Amino acid sequence: MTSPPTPAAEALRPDVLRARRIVVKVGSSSLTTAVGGLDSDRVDALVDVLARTRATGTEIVLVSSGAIAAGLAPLGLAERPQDLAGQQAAACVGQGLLVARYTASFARYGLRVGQVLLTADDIGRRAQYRNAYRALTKVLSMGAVPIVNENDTVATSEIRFGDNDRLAALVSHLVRADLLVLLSDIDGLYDGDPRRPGAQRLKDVHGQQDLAGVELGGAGSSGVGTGGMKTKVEAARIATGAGVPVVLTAARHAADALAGRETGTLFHRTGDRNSDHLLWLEHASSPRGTVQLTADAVHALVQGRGALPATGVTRVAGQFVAGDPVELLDEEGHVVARGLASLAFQELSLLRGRSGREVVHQDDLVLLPAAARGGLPAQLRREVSVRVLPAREFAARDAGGPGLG
Ligand SMILES: Nc1ncnc2c1ncn2[C@@H]1O[C@H](COP(=O)(O)OP(=O)(O)O)[C@@H](O)[C@H]1O
Ligand SMILES: N[C@@H](CCC(=O)OP(=O)(O)O)C(=O)O
Repeated sequence: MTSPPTPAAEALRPDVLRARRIVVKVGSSSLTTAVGGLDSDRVDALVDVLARTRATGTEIVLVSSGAIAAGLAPLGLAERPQDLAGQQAAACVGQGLLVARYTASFARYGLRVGQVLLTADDIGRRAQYRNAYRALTKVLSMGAVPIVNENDTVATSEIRFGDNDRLAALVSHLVRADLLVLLSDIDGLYDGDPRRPGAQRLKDVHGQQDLAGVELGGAGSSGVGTGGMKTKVEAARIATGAGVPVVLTAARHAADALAGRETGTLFHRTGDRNSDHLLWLEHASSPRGTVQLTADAVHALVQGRGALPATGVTRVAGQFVAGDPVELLDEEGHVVARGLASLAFQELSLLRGRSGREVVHQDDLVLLPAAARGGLPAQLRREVSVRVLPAREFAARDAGGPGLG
């Protein structure tokens, strides 16, 4: 008689098991409903999982949506306001309720929480970015759980991240997380509308090539979610490009996801942590001006031929000082790169077209993905998409604090 086959040991995800610092983002649709507001049971269920993970010594940064949705019912609103002021008012009421609920819920495990409200401006400048890094890591080192949200009550359209998926990706980069977990009302990325019969869940995404043909739709039917799958996939692109793998799954599978079980979709890392400061420049910095270049200068830039001299500049706009991020434009006005200006606006305006002075150092420059630059000749676009620029430490300039990378 033969004995029954032993079930194979379940393969756990090494990226998750190794993670000592995890950013977990939870969407409004997993915590609230448009009619009922905040759902305490769902908050408690999430906190149970996070507290258990925290008890193993893994640090958790929670990026929680839900402020606007939590404020709807208490203000007698039946749906999310369309206007900015209405959203600000709802968030103003809802954020307090949200954090009060988290505070009570984490307290059941003897854990303290700290509220961190950010606008894009808070991390768009390098000094603020480093300040946010210091504050968050200090909270973590003191054993508390930072709960991050966009500062919706004061955020205007100009300084808005717009969605918390992107915010979570930037925070995972900011705190140098080992893993980003995106929790939603859907258990992963599907190749098309998940309500469509036959839609298939992708278990692994190794890069943009795996997303060919995948249809990314807007928010689901919860009535409180906002970005849908587009913002989650974009967040995964930012995080994985910075060396942070991403698990996307449903909030009800959070325990499995954090235990490393094969739930949802795993976006594998595509980039390297060493390029952190360039990632800040590309994704988090707020450009203070634009510098338009000749075709020859763009060509040299793309090929990485040394410094960018002022002779290659045709136009300058904005108000920037040396060290500020600026956008570099081609002749048609398409953005080809971001860099840190070596010269102030006034100086560059005088020197443009006639001086060999350096405008942006080659190591302070990041070429933007080909998709953002329809205007470049096809051959150049190919060169740009495969080229990785060398990273230079900012240690000298930022003496006294952690660098960005
Ligand atoms: N390709 C896709 N795969 C999975 N979900 C998708 C896809 N396209 C659109 N969606 C929708 O995205 C929704 C999740 O986004 P959203 O409503 O913004 O939630 P959250 O509040 O968690 O951010 C899902 O409910 C789903 O209906
Ligand atoms: N900052 C907003 C959430 C914005 C957002 O991205 O929402 P979601 O799509 O539910 O993650 C809030 O707290 O209501």
